[in-house]
Amino acid sequence: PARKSKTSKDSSSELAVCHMLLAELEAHRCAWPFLTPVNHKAVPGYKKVIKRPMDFSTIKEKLTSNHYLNLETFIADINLVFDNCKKFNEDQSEIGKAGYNMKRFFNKRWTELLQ
Ligand SMILES: Oc1ccc2c(c1)N[C@H](O)CC2
Repeated sequence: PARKSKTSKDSSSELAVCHMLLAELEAHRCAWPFLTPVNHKAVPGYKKVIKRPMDFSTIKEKLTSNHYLNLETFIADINLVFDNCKKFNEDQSEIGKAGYNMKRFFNKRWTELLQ
């Protein structure tokens, strides 16, 4: 069967799910390293190593200003937060462990809500 083109209803409910998902991420006990942009002036090496910084407050701003064209671009920014974390932090560091926990939580929730 031909793939149905997405209706505006589908994308507005997807948008509501993105807001809900982001709120759950921000409320998670392990969210603290990811809530606001890293101050790259205060963290040696961060600006050079992390080419595309991303954090939950920036994602919320982009979501509320209709920057995301579709679900995939929203999920890509969420995963960028965790990929940056994995790149910059040791796996067993506090922040490295927080990133791993948040990634597992996000993958579980978006598949429950959107697949
Ligand atoms: O020791 C530190 C100090 C600052 C940061 C990190 C580790 N990791 C974060 O990913 C970026 C900010």
